[in-house]
Amino acid sequence: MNIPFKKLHGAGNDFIIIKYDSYPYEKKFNDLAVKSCHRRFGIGADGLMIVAASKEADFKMYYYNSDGSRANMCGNGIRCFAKFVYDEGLVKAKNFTIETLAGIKTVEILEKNGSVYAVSVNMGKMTLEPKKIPVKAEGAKDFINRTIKIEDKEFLVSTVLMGVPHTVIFTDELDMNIVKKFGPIIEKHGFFPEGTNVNFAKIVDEAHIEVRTWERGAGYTLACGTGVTSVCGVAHLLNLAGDTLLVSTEGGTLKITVMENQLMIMEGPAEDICYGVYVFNNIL
Ligand SMILES: N[C@@H](CCC[C@H](N)C(=O)O)C(=O)O
Repeated sequence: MNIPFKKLHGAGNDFIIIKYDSYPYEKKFNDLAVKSCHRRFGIGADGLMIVAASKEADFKMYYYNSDGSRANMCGNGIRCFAKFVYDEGLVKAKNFTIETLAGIKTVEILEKNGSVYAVSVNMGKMTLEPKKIPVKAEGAKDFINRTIKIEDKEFLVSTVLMGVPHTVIFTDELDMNIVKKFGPIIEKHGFFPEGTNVNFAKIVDEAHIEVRTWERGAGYTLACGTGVTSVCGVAHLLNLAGDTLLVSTEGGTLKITVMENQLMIMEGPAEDICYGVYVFNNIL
């Protein structure tokens, strides 16, 4: 089957985007994600998004990780999704809404000299309630500053829901050996019945944080939008950082603003990589 696609990235977090009409088989989207995201046998990407019609918003976004699991939300992905629908002429306005499994998000296209240079997204509020995240924390009102022991190492973790579950670990030094060794172990730790994304964060100063994320369902990625937003939310909550933050990831910089009402606004890049036709066969 021949499926037209575009590939975009947001700070190095890369995505394949297709229209629902090109492949209207919802039950098989996870299979399509596994195969098309494969970096040897497919196009290669961290995730797959499908653009569909919505009854409640201007568009509906389906998001799948490269391992085929569906996720409620993707911060870098939604910016790429917004640029895609705008560039394709599917929407004329620069402000519009996108339905996700984490609710309806409002996006704004930021354009200079006729081309999109960034997208701003109202990410909503972070949720601390253990049941909603979900995280096992009997009777507790949150899962902030808890200790997880793995082998001989202890991690001080805070877990929140920013559309998807995120665990934040502040550290003085970002060590990729630690990220890649303990990220996958914490992702599947018994505390988290649906798994968790894992963010290691170094506070540079109150306006600047560096983050490395191990993503649930995709492994280490060059940036994670919901992850960066969660890190800023937790840093703000613990009085470790201010309201306006620049966050460096390996793939680029995102700007996060924590509003007075605790809503979080994320601004960051969305860039085209290529477009073409994916020749989808079912052999991997
Ligand atoms: N890359 C994303 C998050 C994608 C979903 C995540 N891996 C999950 O399963 O929770 C982002 O930019 O937010």
